[in-house]
Amino acid sequence: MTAVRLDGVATATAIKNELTERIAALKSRGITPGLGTLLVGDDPGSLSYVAGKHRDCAEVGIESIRVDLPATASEQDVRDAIAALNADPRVTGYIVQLPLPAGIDENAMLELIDPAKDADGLHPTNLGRLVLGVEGELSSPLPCTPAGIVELLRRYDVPTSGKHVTVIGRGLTVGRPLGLLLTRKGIDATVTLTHSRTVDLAAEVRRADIVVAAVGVPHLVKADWLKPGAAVLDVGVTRVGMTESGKAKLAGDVDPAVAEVAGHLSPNPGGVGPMTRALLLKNVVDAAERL
Ligand SMILES: Nc1nc2c(c(=O)[nH]1)N[C@@H](CN(C=O)c1ccc(C(=O)N[C@@H](CCC(=O)O)C(=O)O)cc1)CN2
Repeated sequence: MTAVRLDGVATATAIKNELTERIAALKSRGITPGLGTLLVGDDPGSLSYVAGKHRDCAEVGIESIRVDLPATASEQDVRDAIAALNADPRVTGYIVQLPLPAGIDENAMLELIDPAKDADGLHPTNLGRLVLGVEGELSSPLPCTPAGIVELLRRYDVPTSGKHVTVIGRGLTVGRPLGLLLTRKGIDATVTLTHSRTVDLAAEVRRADIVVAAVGVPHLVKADWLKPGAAVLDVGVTRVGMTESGKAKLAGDVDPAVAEVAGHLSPNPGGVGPMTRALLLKNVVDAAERL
């Protein structure tokens, strides 16, 4: 078997095309959506992700406002930058790029974001609405990677209802909210959320119809762990060196041999990452439409 490729680049392009019409409609009402980003420090991955978010905004006609603080910034500097983004009328939605440098309390910073401007769906009010099951197209933003994963499955007609999903990793941006989203009415998956203390990870993966690997361990998920035909979403990424041309060499969480056993497989790069960025744009447009 050679798995069907879950093409995140093509799907993200389709979503961006859909958004341009909504952005034009907003502008005709005098509303220009604007995404703010707050980056603290110089982590190469975060620098590249933030740069990508600004490129995406330019592509679809969303204004973008970039705030960068040095790695030496204090927690008070970060609080001040968040307060300024909350007050900036050009910013209709914004994100605080994670992870923040050691010593800055991430949860405390996320709580300072105005929930109406939370483009990542990571403010406790918006995560709370996910727990409560508040639904509807414009209800509240969903975290971008979980929403991107569900959208990728939906657009490739991979069924979720009654299916068993094993999620590897319980992080804030992927695993934890994804478990909640997949068990929503209408998606209706049964979810096993695994983590570093899970006793027999291979066995948990083997019973899954859909596997989501979001742990940051290169090539952790092996072909012989899989139920033949399972859909596999490779989310985690590790920088494992440099190419001769000076570009970062990336490794996903899924062994390439999985393509011979899986029914569907998202490439990494080119799978869930571009979907994360596209769903961020959607959150920004949704927030501007709520104004
Ligand atoms: N505030 C947030 N911080 C972080 C989030 C998040 O959703 N909100 N998620 C990740 C990083 N992330 C978004 O910020 C992200 C990761 C990957 C990609 C992406 O497009 N990846 C490309 C490869 C890019 C490369 O060459 O490095 C791909 O998969 O094709 C976009 C965004 C942690 N922090």
